[in-house]
Amino acid sequence: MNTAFSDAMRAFAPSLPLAVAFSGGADSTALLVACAERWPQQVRAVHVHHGLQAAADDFERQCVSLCAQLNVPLAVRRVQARHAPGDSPEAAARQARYEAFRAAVQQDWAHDAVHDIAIAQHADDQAETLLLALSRGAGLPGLAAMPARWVRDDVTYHRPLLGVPGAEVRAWLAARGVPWVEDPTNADEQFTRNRIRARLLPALDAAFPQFRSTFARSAAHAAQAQELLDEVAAQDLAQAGLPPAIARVQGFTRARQANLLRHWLRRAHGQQPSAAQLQELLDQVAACTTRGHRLRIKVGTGRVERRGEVLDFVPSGEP
Ligand SMILES: Nc1ncnc2c1ncn2[C@@H]1O[C@H](COP(=O)(O)OP(=O)(O)OP(=O)(O)O)[C@@H](O)[C@H]1O
Repeated sequence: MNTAFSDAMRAFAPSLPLAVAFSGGADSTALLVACAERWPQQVRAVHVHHGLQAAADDFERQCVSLCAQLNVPLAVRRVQARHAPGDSPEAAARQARYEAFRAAVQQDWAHDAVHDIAIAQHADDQAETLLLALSRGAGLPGLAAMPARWVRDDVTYHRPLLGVPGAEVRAWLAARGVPWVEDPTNADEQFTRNRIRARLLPALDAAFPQFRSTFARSAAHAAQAQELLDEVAAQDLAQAGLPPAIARVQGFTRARQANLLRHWLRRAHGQQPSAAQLQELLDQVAACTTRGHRLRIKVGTGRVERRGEVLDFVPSGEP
């Protein structure tokens, strides 16, 4: 019974002390309880109070109460995530959450040497992420879905439950009799992710009972292919120069140019060109064969221009 959850926890080997990102919901409650049982005195919890919804205070109360019961030190971080027009509120909240995690590690536990944080996404979340990516026409980085482990700002993040079906996480928790708070927005089918969870996952379960592990395999293939593309892009960019020389870029095949330019814009300027912008940029690079040829194209939050022999990214608002 519940072997997937217990097996995943047994296989989890973070550095200690470990912090758990604790929302008060079922998944992170299960993860926190399991970690606190396994590594007594070595676990911390961080809760981000979003102030986005009326229920935020209930979440915080629940976190304070469970951590007191488990004898786990809790850091509560308050954020007010404002999203720029056109950006999704969930993306802004996620960004604010990671900044809060970093602040907890660097400020609340500065003397505690916490370098690892575990978050509680499971196999259903992974399948939803992949379906969400498909629904948006994502490329390989989106299809790679969520990694089980990654490093950001000197913090190592872990998702130890990524292979465990959501129902097994809840069943493990229910068997312990530990309470959790249900996020009221999870039932709101205005959000695509919630529609996927409520309508698609049950249909997939009925048609392809193994979909969680086969989807995860596809995501892993995509992640591996993307790693390779990043390596190739880094080599090609080193050859093209920074900023990239137009003539050198033209020396690559169109697919490699696309890979190189996407990489340059993302890594050097934090920009994600749309598919249409990238095609336009590639067309203009191909047409750029005379000294006087001008190149100017909107990309992300700015534009790419020709400056002499090289491509230049100019943020919006700059002449
Ligand atoms: N407000 C928060 N404070 C701290 N950690 C959070 C918060 N919200 C989410 N997390 C972490 O990020 C993970 C994914 O968040 P998401 O909102 O997608 O999860 P969820 O399915 O609602 O999970 P849970 O049941 O644990 O809330 C959570 O499992 C938790 O580890």
